Amino acid sequence: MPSRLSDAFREVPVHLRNKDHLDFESIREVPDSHTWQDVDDYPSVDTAAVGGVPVVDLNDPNAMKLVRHACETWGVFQIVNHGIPMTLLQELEAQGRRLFSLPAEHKLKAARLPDGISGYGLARISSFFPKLMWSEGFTIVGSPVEHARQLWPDDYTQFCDVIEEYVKEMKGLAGKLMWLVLGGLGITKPDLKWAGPKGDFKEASAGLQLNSYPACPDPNRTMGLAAHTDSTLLTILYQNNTSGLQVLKDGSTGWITVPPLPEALVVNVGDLLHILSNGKYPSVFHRAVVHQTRHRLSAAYLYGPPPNTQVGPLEKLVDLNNPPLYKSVTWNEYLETKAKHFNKALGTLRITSTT
Ligand SMILES: C=C1C[C@]23C[C@@]1(O)CC[C@H]2[C@@]12CCC[C@@](C)(C(=O)O1)[C@H]2[C@@H]3C(=O)O
Ligand SMILES: O=C(O)CCC(=O)C(=O)O
Ligand SMILES: [Fe+2]
Repeated sequence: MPSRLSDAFREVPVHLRNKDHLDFESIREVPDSHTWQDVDDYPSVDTAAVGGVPVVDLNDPNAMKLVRHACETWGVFQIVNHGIPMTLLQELEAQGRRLFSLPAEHKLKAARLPDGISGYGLARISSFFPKLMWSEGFTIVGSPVEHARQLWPDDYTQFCDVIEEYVKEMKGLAGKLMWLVLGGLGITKPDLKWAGPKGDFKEASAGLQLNSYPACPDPNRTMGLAAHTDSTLLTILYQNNTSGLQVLKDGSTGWITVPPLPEALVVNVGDLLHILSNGKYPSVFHRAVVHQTRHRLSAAYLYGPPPNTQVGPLEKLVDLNNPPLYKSVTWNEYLETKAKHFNKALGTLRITSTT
């Protein structure tokens, strides 16, 4: 019988006593609650046939062109020479391991509240699926201190220091990436007021999602994180050396693995960039599958516009021949739409042509 957390809930507030939190460490077989029928909804694609997800060297003088091409055709690419120190990536991974290896009942002390954003919990998209996913997550929006204190009352600063440094570095990188991505569309600093007077996206909003995918006795019958697009402008993903991230390329027939490359980061186009680009850049469908013997960790830096900023198709990209395809929306409004309609959220903002 798979072991569940029943005894551990004694210390946990009533609203957090969720029997769906599996103790992945001790489980030896996939329970029915986590058994998926349709993992192979599309076949896996041999990357040799499609060329694989593009890798862009940010020091390449042609980086902008390469990024544009990657955004138009894939909605995802990997970057190298991004300037994020390897030591910081390793420290982030170490803190992720430290967090997820805590006993299950201990992690639940920092559980995300039912109407909260930050904290430990199941994938929030779980409610859209009949079966649960083989993963745990920890979401950080704003300061990590409160939740870190719940996890490590006497030693929460090392976690917070690493997160703070990582988020600072990611913010700088995301700003640079935004100009590469927008530059490819012919957009310059005066075209985007909300990038701020210096064009440094100082007021941008962001979150960090740490994901843990424990080794799974039957990886072909369960799902790490089900297929979705991110609601962001951009997502910058660090994955450890275990593969699992897969993407659907527009027009391709199946799941394509994004191989972990040492020192590379993955960049996804999110739904808000799809809207901003008036549909020129697709937001990429992606999912995470799990491994039989290896524990996979990832960290998604979720980057969006400043609070209350309306994001709609950029004026420069709209004319009589190119009417706006989407209504404008703030990130918060879009997150609410996403929480209701999930993968149909973009469609609800689509402007239908009357001609
Ligand atoms: C800012 C956010 C984007 C996100 C919802 C959230 O409030 C925090 C977690 C993010 C995440 C990470 C995993 C996939 C995803 C779809 C989810 O369920 O939670 C994204 C959300 C998103 O991009 O819509
Ligand atoms: O773990 C991964 O590779 C994907 C994570 C992801 O898609 C997310 O956090 O939004
Ligand atoms: Fe994602």
